[in-house]
This record gives sequence, structure tokens and C-alpha cells, in this order.
Amino acid sequence: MAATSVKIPEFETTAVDVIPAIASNVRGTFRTNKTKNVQWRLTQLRKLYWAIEDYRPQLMAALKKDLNKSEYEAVLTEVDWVKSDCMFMIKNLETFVKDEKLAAPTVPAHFSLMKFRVRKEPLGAALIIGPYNYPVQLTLSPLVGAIAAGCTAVLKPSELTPNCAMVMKEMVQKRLDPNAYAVVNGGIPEVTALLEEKWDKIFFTGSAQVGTVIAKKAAETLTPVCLELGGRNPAFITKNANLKVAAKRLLWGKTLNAGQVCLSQNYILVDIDLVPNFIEHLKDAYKEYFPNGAKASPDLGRIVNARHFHRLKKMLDETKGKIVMGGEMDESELFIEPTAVLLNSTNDSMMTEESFGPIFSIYPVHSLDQALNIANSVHRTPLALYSFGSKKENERVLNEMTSGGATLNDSYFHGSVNTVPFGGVGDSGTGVAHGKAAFDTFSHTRTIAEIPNWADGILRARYMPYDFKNLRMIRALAPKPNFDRNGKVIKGLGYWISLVLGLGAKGAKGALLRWLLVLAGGYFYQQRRQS
Ligand SMILES: NC(=O)c1ccc[n+]([C@@H]2O[C@H](COP(=O)([O-])OP(=O)(O)OC[C@H]3O[C@@H](n4cnc5c(N)ncnc54)[C@H](O)[C@@H]3O)[C@@H](O)[C@H]2O)c1
Ligand SMILES: CC1=C(/C=C/C(C)=C/C=C/C(C)=C/C=C/C=C(C)/C=C/C=C(C)/C=C/C=C(\C)C=O)C(C)(C)CCC1
Repeated sequence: MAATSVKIPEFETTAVDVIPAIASNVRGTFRTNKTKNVQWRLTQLRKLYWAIEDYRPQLMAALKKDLNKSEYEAVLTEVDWVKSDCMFMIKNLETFVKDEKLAAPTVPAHFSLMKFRVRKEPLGAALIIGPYNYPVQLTLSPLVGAIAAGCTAVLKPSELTPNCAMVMKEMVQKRLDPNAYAVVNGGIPEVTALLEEKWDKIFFTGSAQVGTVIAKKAAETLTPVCLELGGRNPAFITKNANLKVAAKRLLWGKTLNAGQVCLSQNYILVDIDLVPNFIEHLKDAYKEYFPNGAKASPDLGRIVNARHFHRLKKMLDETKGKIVMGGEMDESELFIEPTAVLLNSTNDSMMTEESFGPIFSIYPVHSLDQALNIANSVHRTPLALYSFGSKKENERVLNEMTSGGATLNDSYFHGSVNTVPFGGVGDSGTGVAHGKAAFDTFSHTRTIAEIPNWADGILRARYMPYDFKNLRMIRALAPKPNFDRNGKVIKGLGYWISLVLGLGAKGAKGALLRWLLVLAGGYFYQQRRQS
């Protein structure tokens, strides 16, 4: 269906004075306990799946209007992404919700007859606040996690993508249980009103600046938060990289959604001798992606609005570097060409600010040491990093710099698979999303111990009047250290006995297998000698 033939209602903010009632309603519904029923959750997830499928034309049209997102990307990274999230949860939920029995070594051997288990419980009523770049995916994927966990939720989509916000509002209200799930539309005043309410979990995706506002407000009521924030993500290219592959893959990272991807690289640290070659490969990849130029491509999205267009333009205007690829802009279309800037200083707008658009920089380095020093000083805890080098160099990058996630020899593959854990570290975020992690994020891990009546015999030691004989017995059960005060392992008699008995194996099964092999070897040796 053509995007223009789909009718989407005008954006309307939710009246601030009805927000307390909306919040109170979903809190009340949680207290009825109906969302704890796993079949009820599965029904909601199935309804959400079909809602997304049935609202596909509206969602696609809204993504086109809001971000000029191509049909291809709208399907791959938004609509089908969330449907696939639903399917994953529907298939696995009954496994995820099962109580987990606790045994040794978590439960000490002397308590092995007590029943310990971990039960996954819904946290309660959740508030989910979404950003503009993946308005459907990043609002509805957390909802899948919330429903699966048994939470009720209020969604607050980004007001910068008003068409998506309106479609999601209608879709959720019409298709899901309206007492359990609601959508509030608006911006700062509406979020402010929502934050005045008591939530059991706040799931926020957006900038670190707004994330700080959310975390501060949540702290007042000790509300747990999951913050999915941004970062100035580095890429490393060493002499051992395949330059053609690196250029092609990194340029892809800045073309998907016109580079408005939290994970995309901000800057690339390239071995100085490779820079001219790398730029040539970037240009080749550009020609491959956009044979008629980027502006004419039906695949490349646009910048979300004039404010973000000017933010990106300012970064380019202020740089002291040289544009080596791209550089064209057209405000009337909110078009910015994928652009690479060669820097001569790390103190440059193109390095110190998060691009969150199709522009990125290249900085020549003399060594991996220098590259790691720079990256750690630009942003110590980015959301992602990318390393294109030998196995050893890639391992070194992982060891000497942290990040929320990382991909070796590619752009954000670790964030392109919707079932693997995804999240930031430090100021790029806290908490994990995607796949089972989304279920865990909205769940409380509740440990339950069940103690039989007969156990009082064993538990005698805890009751008054205390008897030191019992304390000595309890202390005798405590494991003894096999290390000295300097942290060195003591290779005493016990160590040698277990080494000999285990034939060097750590586990009992391995030891048994090795002994069997030794015995079998001995037997066959003996047989051959006799024959
Ligand atoms: N880690 C991730 O998964 C992820 C994903 C997408 C985007 N991001 C980050 O998000 C940022 C871009 O998205 P954005 O511009 O939509 O983010 P944003 O922080 O401006 O807005 C996110 C949400 O917060 C609300 N908001 C904005 N200002 C507010 C305020 N002062 N008080 C309360 N609420 C407020 C908005 O209405 C919106 O719903 C980038 O920094 C990007 O890296 C991170
Ligand atoms: C098609 C045929 C086959 C199979 C082909 C295969 C397996 C193709 C694989 C394609 C890949 C790897 C696609 C990659 C997609 C990338 C995506 C979806 C990226 C998503 C990024 C997102 C959502 C970013 C999110 C950003 C966030 C969270 C922050 O802002 C064969 C080979 C099986 C048979 C022939 C036909």
C-alpha cells in the first residue's frame, strides 16, 4: 500500500491531567494479579504480533513520513523485528518462567535437603520511554519484554516521530488489554507528569542527558531503571585489517537509517600508512551503495527534523578536518550525504560530539597504543566498539577498552540480532535488553527457600540457648583455604592427592575417563606383550 494512501490521525498529546489516572489504572490492573497468568501473557503477545502485522501499512507509512525510512529498512529493522521479538517470546516464555531449582555449589551440601528455588516474578507497572530513531522497534521491543515478564506498562513514544506515536497509540489501545497497556503521547511536560507517578521499572532509551533526568527522578522513589543511552563509538583499523571489508562494513553502519543508530561508529582510528587506501575503499563502497549518488537513492533515509539537521551541520561547519567523502546537504529534504572527515586533531567537534547521523571522522594513528589512548580519553565507556585487526590485536582492544558491546571485523552485528543481550556500560547505559534479557529486565529474581518440618533436627544449631559445640561443628564444615596470605596456592598433600586421583582433570567425569583410558592402554599394552 502506498504510504500516502494511509490515513494517520494528527499528532495529539495526552492531556497531562489524565496521566495520573492512566498510571493508576495500570498499577491497579497489576494488583489484580491477572498479568501473572502465563497464558494471559501469551495471549497478549499473540495479539501484539497480529496487531503489528495488521497495522503494517500504517506503521510503514508512519516510518516513511517521520524518517523517510525505506520500506526495506522499515520491514527489516522495525516491523518484522518486533514481530520476531514476539515470536521468540511466545516460543520460549514457558521455559523462561519456570522456577529454577538451586543446588550445589550454590546451595551448600549440608543444606541440600532444603528446597531452594528462584522464581521469576513481574516487577509490576512499567514506564517505557522511546527515542525517535527506531520509534517502533525501541518502543515495542521493551513492551514485548514487559508483557512476557507479566508487567503492565505505559508507553511514551518519541514526539519527534509523531506519526509512529499515533499509530502505536491506536494499535495498543485497540488490540491489547486497555487496562494493562496504555500509550501516553507528548514530550517533556508529559514525561514530567509520568515521572511524578510511582513505577516499578522505568525503561528509557535515548540520550545520556535525558537519561540523567530520568535516573535522578527515579532515584527519589528508588525505582529501578534500564537506561539504553548513546555513545561516541570508536572503530580501530590496524595494518592487519582487510581494508576493503572494513570500509564497506563501516560505511554500511552510517547508511542504515541515515546513520541515526546509537551503535554506529563516531570516529575511526586508522593506521597512518593505510589512510589514503582506506579512503579510496570508502569511496568505492559509496559508489557501490549509491550508483546514482546518495540523494537519488530510494534506500537512504533522512534526518528526523531541522534541529537535528542543524546539529549535524554545525558539527561539520565547526570541524577543522577535511571532508574526504560526501559533504552534500539539503535542508529542504533534510538530506545529509554520508560524509567522512579526515581529522588532524582529536579536539574536534567530529570526535568529541556524538554524531548520531551519516557523518563520521577518520583519525590517523601511529600505533594501536596511541589508538587505545585516544579512544579511552574520548569516551571511556562507549555503547559499542569495532576492531579490524589480527586476532591478537582485536583481543587487545577488547582487553584495554570497555564498551556496552562490540563487533570484531564488522559494524554493529552484535546489535543486529534481536535475541542476543544488548546494553550499554557506565554512561552509555545500564541494564540489558533483547531476547531473554528483555524478560529478565522486567522480572524480579525472587529466591524461595522451603524448609520441611523435620529439618529442625539439623537446624538445632541456630536456636538459643547457643551451644559452642554446635558452632565448632558448623565451622568445621566451612571450606579450608588452599592459598596463603599472599594469594599463592599451597600445593600441599591434598593438592597432590587430587592431582594424582584426577590425573590432572578438574571434574570427576574427566578424571574417570582419563583413568579408564590409562587402564585400557595398560591392558592393551599387556595383551600385545603377551601375544
Ligand atoms: N542505547 C540504545 O539502545 C539507544 C537507541 C536509540 C537511541 N539512543 C540514543 O538516543 C539519543 C537520540 O534519541 P532521542 O533524541 O530521541 O533521545 P532523547 O533523550 O532526546 O529523547 C528520548 C525520550 O525522552 C523524552 N525527553 C526528551 N527530553 C526530555 C526531558 N528533558 N525530560 C524528560 N523526557 C524527555 C522524549 O520525549 C523521548 O521520548 C542518542 O543519544 C542515541 O545514542 C540510544
Ligand atoms: C536470503 C537468502 C539466504 C539468507 C541470507 C541471509 C542470512 C542474510 C543475512 C542478512 C543480514 C545479516 C542482514 C543484516 C541485517 C541488519 C540489521 C537487521 C540491522 C539492524 C540494526 C538495528 C536494528 C539497529 C538498532 C539500533 C539501535 C538499537 C540504536 O539506535 C540464504 C543464503 C539462506 C539462501 C538464499 C537466500
